[in-house]
Amino acid sequence: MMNYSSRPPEEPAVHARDLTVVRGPRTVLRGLGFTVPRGRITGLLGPSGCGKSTLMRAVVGTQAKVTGTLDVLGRPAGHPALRTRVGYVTQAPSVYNDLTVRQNLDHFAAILDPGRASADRRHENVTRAIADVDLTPHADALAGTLSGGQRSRVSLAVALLGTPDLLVLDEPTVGLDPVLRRDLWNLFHALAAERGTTLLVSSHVMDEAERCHRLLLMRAGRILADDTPEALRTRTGSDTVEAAFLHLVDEAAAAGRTKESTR
Ligand SMILES: Nc1ncnc2c1ncn2[C@@H]1O[C@H](COP(=O)(O)OP(=O)(O)OP(=O)(O)O)[C@@H](O)[C@H]1O
Repeated sequence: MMNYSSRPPEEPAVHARDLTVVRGPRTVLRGLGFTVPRGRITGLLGPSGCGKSTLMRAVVGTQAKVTGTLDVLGRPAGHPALRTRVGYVTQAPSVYNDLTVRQNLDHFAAILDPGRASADRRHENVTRAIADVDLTPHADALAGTLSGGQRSRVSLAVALLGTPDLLVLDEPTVGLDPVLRRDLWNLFHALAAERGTTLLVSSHVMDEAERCHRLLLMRAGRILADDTPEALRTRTGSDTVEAAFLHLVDEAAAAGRTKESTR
């Protein structure tokens, strides 16, 4: 039997080859190949509808009709052993409005780590997760009375409860003011640097790309680029990742036209 724990540390957190996903009548992801390095922040960027959420759902194992290879932390995506090792925050905050922040966290902590014997550890984990997302002053407030941004941070705290090795965050900064956005990005960097957490973070705001160690740029179900922000800017002769993205889009469109005209 393969011993996953003895694998070299440089093995990527996520490895995809020829990854294809069909949703309804449409092929939403087409033959993608990419890796997500461990302990780094990888940004998944692209316009609305390009397939970011679908890719994330495939990585966490909740997406149907996935073909090709998709390995996560050395196991096939969705493997039961990954349940406590992968944290996932969707775009819709999943919190109970009629419970306080702490009660929400207590509830999920009891599912993750049940039993009386773990009560002290659960309490510590809940207190830490609330502090991680800067909600300590609101720990006893009903979730229903919080702002949208605060509620999404409760969801993030739930994902942090199990100290996951891989954190998959679907547009975590949507609707947040600039100060909260900066604070969240600081938290992401602290998680990567201090806990070695791998983060896969989607966004359609290109200035957030500059805050990532690596980028997967997507368009229409395909990966346009898999590189560092700096390498992308240099390769395309652009000042910003946004300009680099537009350059790559134009390049792909021109290549598509050439293919058509030589048929
Ligand atoms: N159940 C479904 N049946 C058919 N097509 C779907 C279904 N769900 C999503 N799609 C299509 O799949 C494509 C990718 O959707 P996805 O939600 O992954 O995009 P996204 O990049 O995350 O978009 P956004 O940034 O707006 O959240 C879209 O074009 C969408 O219309």
